[in-house]
Amino acid sequence: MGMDATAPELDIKPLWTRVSQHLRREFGPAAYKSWVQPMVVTVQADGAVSLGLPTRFMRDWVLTHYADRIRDIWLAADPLQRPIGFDVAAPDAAGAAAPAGSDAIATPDLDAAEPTTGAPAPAAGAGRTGPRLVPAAARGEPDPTPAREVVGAPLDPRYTFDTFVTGKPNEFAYAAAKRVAESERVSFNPLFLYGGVGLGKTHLMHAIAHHIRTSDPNRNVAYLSAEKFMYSFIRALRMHDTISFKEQFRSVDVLMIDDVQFISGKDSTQEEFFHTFNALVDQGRQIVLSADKSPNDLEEIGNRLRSRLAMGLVADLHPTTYELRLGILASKAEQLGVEVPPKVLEFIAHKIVSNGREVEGALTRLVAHAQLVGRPITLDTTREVLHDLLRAHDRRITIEEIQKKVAEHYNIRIADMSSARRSRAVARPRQVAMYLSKQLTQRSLPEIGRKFGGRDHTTVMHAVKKIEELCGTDAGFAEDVDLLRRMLET
Ligand SMILES: Nc1ncnc2c1ncn2[C@@H]1O[C@H](COP(=O)(O)OP(=O)(O)OP(=O)(O)O)[C@@H](O)[C@H]1O
Repeated sequence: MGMDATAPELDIKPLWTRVSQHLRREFGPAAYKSWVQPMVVTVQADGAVSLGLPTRFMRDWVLTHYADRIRDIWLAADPLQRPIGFDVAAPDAAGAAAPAGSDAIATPDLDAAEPTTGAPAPAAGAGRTGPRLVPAAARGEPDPTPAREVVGAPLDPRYTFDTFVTGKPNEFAYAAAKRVAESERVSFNPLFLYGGVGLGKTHLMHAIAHHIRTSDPNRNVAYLSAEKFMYSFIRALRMHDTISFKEQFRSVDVLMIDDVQFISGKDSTQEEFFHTFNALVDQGRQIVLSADKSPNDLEEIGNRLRSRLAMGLVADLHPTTYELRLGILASKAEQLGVEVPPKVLEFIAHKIVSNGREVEGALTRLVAHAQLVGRPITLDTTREVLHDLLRAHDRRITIEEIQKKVAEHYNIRIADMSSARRSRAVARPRQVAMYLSKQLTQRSLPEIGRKFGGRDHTTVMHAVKKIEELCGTDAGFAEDVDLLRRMLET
């Protein structure tokens, strides 16, 4: 996704416009509007470029989620290769974040000129493994919906109690979720569901919401991701409309927030969440939350909020067992309406030992392959179609091994896999290592990010996309990556 090869542009304004267009295409209109458009660009005396954001919170968010990509795109476009930094610039009287007295350039409002056809915003949970059948919005991820409509976030129709397979690892969480969904009175407040990636938290949350909406359509159920809650809150702050933001959340009967770990460390959102939470509890409304960790293990959550989160019922989803995986596979095969030989289901459940999402991804791939090539599903075709997944499980390649091999191959220091250095000579091999980690291990994007110096999952996602793109356009590069993969797999 390189920049167009037009005449070099030295003037910062048209250059920034081009970069902005690229960013909007890549991040999608919602993320562009929330995070890029508020930026004001200034060139410093030493030639460096500063991107100013109106608040520290926004600057920090952009730094962790978008800075790497913005830098890459900027450097690909700027013939002078000026370094860019991210700063806080107090808003001026016109509402733009321009430092007084400088030649500040505002970021264009591309929505005024272009229809909103951009790709969806990179978001929590994006980059899940396996074919993605659920639209982003259905998972409560950020989309261009205005804050006021958050309360009606759509649910995935497949995620009901009926389709949730229970077993030892999840029977407690399931029973608690059912109790909350079926009681007319508030049961445990909040119900806090937690567990590792792909173990069915979102599925259970949607099931609760479906059940309540069907059994009592008068009850107002708000289901959204914590990231979306945050987006809406920041947007309301920007629009000076926090009152209706508060009203909207405080008028719900059941508030359900998925992936609350996203709120940790975001002080102002945490504070707002805490107030909303208290107001709802005081009014006797039900709250259901999910996270990847227990309240006690959520880092950077204030003590007040932590104890509030833990005061209801905390139920965890444990890693899957063979029996549970087999049950999930059988249920998904039935939903897909395909006959899969029991031997094949057993084989997958035995070989793919991670989570519900992984086994589902494997099955979907298998079924899609069988339908496309018109061949029956057998053990042999399964081995063939899933060879990469199976190999990753057999060999258990570690991220450390990948980092070492890639660093050797490109002749850089292993330490640079985790360092903050951003020069291309280091950044590209790091992206290759992230890409191979995604391909060859069962690690989630956040887990991979952590192994690369605590980077965010969106950085890993961008790396994966970038390397896929480069492999598609540059045969030499693709060969290189393939060689590395083969070296690691043998
Ligand atoms: N017990 C189960 N029964 C049926 N399907 C399941 C079960 N556990 C997981 N799945 C399926 O696995 C996939 C991933 O589950 P889900 O999105 O709910 O995981 P999650 O815990 O929310 O993960 P994340 O932390 O990544 O958001 C979904 O398609 C879901 O239907």
